[in-house]
Amino acid sequence: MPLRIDVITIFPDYFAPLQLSLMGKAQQSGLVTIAIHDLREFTSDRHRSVDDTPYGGGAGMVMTPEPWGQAIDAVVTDQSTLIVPTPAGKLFSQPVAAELAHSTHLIFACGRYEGIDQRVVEYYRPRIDVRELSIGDYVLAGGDVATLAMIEASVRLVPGVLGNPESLVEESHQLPGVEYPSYTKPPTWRGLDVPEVLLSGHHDQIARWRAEQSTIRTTHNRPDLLPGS
Ligand SMILES: N#Cc1c(-c2ccc3cc[nH]c3c2)n[nH]c1N
Repeated sequence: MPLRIDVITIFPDYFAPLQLSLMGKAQQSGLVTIAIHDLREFTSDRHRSVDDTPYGGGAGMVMTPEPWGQAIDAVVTDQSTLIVPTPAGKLFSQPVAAELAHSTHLIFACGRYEGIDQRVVEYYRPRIDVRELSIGDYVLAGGDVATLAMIEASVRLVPGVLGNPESLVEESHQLPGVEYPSYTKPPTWRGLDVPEVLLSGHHDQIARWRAEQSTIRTTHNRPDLLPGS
C-alpha cells in the first residue's frame, strides 16, 4: 500500500521540487503518491479569499477555517494523519519522520499569514490523528518549506525508496551526536590531504577515528546531543 500524501497550500508551485531526484523517483516507483491542492480552489467568494482579521486584535491576518474544512474534507479518510506545520508545534525529528514514513495517509495543511484558525485543528482532532509540528526554533513565512522538509525526511525512510538501505542502517547505528566528516577523491586537494587513516584499509582504526570525529564535532557543534546532557 503506497504512502499517500496530500498537501494543501496557497502556493502549489512551492512543491515542484518534489518531482525531482529521490522524491520524484519514489513517486515514479509507486511507493509514494503526492498530490498538491490549491486552497483557493476550495473558496466560494469571487475574490477566492482565504484570510481575515484576527479576533482579539493583533497584527496580520488569520486563515479562515471554511476553505480548510472544504479542502481537508475532500481528501480525508479515517486513516489520515493531519499535519499542521506551526512554530508552536512539537519538534519534528528523525523518530517522528520514521513514524510518518509508516503512515497510510498524510495531509499537510500549509498555513500562511499568522496561521490557520485553531478551530481547524479542534474540529479534526476528535476524528483523526492531528499533529502540530515545528521544524525548528526560527520563524518561517509559512508552512510550505517546513512541509517540504518533513516530506523529504519521511519519504526517504519509506522502505524501498532509498536505493541503498545500508545507509539507513548506518544512520540508525549512528552514535548519539552528529556524523563524522566525509572525504572522497582526490587524495590531495589544494594542498589538503584526506586523513591518512581513511586510506589505510584498517576498518577498526577507521571506525575508531570516525567515532572520535563524531564526538569532537558533537562537542563543538551540538553539545546538547551528548549523552547525559
Ligand atoms: N513548521 C514550522 C515553522 C514555521 C511556520 C509554520 C507555519 C506558518 C504559517 C504562517 N507562518 C508559519 C511559520 N515557522 N518556523 C517553523 N519551524
